[in-house]
Amino acid sequence: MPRFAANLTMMFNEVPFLDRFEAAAKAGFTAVEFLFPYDFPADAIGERLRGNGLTQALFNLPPGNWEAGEKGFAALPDRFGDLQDSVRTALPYAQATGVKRLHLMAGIADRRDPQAEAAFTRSVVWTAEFLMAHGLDVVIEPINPRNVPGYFLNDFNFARDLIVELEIPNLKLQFDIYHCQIIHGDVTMRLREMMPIIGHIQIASIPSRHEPDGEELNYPFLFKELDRLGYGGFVGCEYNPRGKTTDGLAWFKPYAGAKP
Ligand SMILES: O=C(O)C(=O)[C@@H](O)CO
Ligand SMILES: [Mg+2]
Repeated sequence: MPRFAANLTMMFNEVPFLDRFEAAAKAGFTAVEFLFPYDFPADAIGERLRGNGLTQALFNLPPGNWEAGEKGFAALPDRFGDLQDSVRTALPYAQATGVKRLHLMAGIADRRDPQAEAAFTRSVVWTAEFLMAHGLDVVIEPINPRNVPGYFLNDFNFARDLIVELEIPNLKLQFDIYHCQIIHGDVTMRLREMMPIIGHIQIASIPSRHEPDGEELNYPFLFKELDRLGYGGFVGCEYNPRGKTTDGLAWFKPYAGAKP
């Protein structure tokens, strides 16, 4: 049975961020993820996790000025220093939460630009090697160009080839099924092929990015497929609830309280 992580950036927005941990636990989640914890003290987040018996599945490294449109630095040749600073900023949050993987965002850059590609490779290698010493994995996530126009990492095959070529044991793929369906389709075959390098999975309905309970994909089939493939990681619920979060959790009822 997949182990679902509530995404606290998108779900349980009915209450302030630090109260979403309790709301997720009450709804039956045993794990959470979110985009960024950096507006809050690391210890406050650690306390909410422990107080509610939750595991932190994932969060992102600092992306730069999100409101101004920055989406990370990894592929930006002149931002390597910012990238290094962002990894050091995240470290105390990783230690306070006990998370085992961090998402390294690529940034807005042209994937056909050899300098951007070289910068991305350099950043991925540096980050993976730095975090390996702290027992952490790094995940990279292809994102569809409709949601984030101009995002460097917009192709699952490119991400797979880089991970396979670099052979760094703590470098893995963040397989967001929502993005995969929009970019390529053929989700099941890609899950089967890429399973050995997948470090985290995320879900949402397509095309509306709501609860995984209808529209373009048959999620109950995909959840069984993840079990069949022996996936032991987390499945992040990175969706915008259609209404009140708890009103949209009928899909989750069979899985509530799942332990690894
Ligand atoms: O947009 C997504 O999909 C994510 O997983 C985010 O972490 C990146 O914005
Ligand atoms: Mg995602």
